[in-house]
Amino acid sequence: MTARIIDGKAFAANLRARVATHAAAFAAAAGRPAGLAVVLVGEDAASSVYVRSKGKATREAGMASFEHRLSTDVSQDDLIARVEQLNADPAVDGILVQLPLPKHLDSDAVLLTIDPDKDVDGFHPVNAGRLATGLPGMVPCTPYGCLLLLRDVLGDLSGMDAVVVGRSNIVGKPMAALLTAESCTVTIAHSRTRDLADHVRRADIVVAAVGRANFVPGDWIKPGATVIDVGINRTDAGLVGDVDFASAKEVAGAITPVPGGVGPMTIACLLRNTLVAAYRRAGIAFDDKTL
Ligand SMILES: NC(=O)C1=CN([C@@H]2O[C@H](COP(=O)(O)OP(=O)(O)OC[C@H]3O[C@@H](n4cnc5c(N)ncnc54)[C@H](OP(=O)(O)O)[C@@H]3O)[C@@H](O)[C@H]2O)C=CC1
Ligand SMILES: Nc1nc(=O)c2c([nH]1)NC[C@@H]1CN(c3ccc(C(=O)N[C@@H](CCC(=O)O)C(=O)O)cc3)C=[N+]21
Repeated sequence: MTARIIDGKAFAANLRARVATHAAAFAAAAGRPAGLAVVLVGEDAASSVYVRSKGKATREAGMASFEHRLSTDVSQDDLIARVEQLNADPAVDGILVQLPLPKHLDSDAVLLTIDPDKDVDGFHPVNAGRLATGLPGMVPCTPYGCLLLLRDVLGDLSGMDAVVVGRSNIVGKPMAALLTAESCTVTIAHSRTRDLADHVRRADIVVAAVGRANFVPGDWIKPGATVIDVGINRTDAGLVGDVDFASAKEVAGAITPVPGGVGPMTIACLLRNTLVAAYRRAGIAFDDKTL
């Protein structure tokens, strides 16, 4: 059996087009476009590429993009002052501080400064708490993008066994919270997990967010399972995921490729969250379940 390859790039393009339609309606109703501010500290090449492509995608969706590039040696106080300025700016609906930050900066303190209602990454503890308790908030883009792909492939997820490998605050934990809310039975695995292969072998849904190239081999995958590969690893062989794609695609029912899987969904969901934030801030009704 050869797996269905989940086309995240095409799904993301479709989502972006739908966001653009709603963004035009928002601009007409509110008298201004929705706006996303991205703060980049330093000159990291990979981060620079992400920030540029986020800006381009934002403008293509009919939203305003505000790029704030700060020098590598910016002080904690100056970075926090910049975030506070964006909190107060009525043209800014969403604020994203590109991670990781240089080592001398305290990213937890910076994330705590972002107004939770403008926190389009969903990284603020208030939004993590809202997600954990089922209140409306901002859901982290990467896990939400994974959920949209899973719903597209599987429909109703209730009762399914899911394993999330990785427990970071930005991917693993919110992914597990979303799958729990979908009534999956969720196992969260991490570096101290015993018998990881056995856990993965029981799963109908596997989400890999480990940060190690080709870490999950095909012989851990239950035949027919749906595999979502969040990993982005730069190797001599190019960009690869956390799942060994060549062996896993022979057993899985469906699998995301890297590139072209989860990555494009992250950016599309960032635009989606910016639009949702804009509608909420403007006090205009919008059914965010349609996106
Ligand atoms: N496609 C996209 O849009 C995005 C992709 N990414 C990519 O996803 C991957 C994960 O990112 P992120 O969550 O931030 O990474 P982190 O490094 O923050 O977390 C990695 C997790 O994997 C666990 N882990 C590490 N080694 C093992 C092991 N041997 N066995 C089991 N678990 C292990 C860690 O466990 P422990 O907690 O015990 O240390 C940790 O919970 C990276 O490749 C990153 O580049 C990230 C964000 C967006
Ligand atoms: N505050 C913050 N929010 C983030 O969401 C955030 C961040 N910081 N720091 C870095 C990670 C990583 N991330 C990715 C986004 C898109 C792709 C993506 O589009 N990837 C393409 C390939 C891109 C390429 O070729 O390099 C793909 O998988 O097809 C990947 C990774 C967002 N992150």
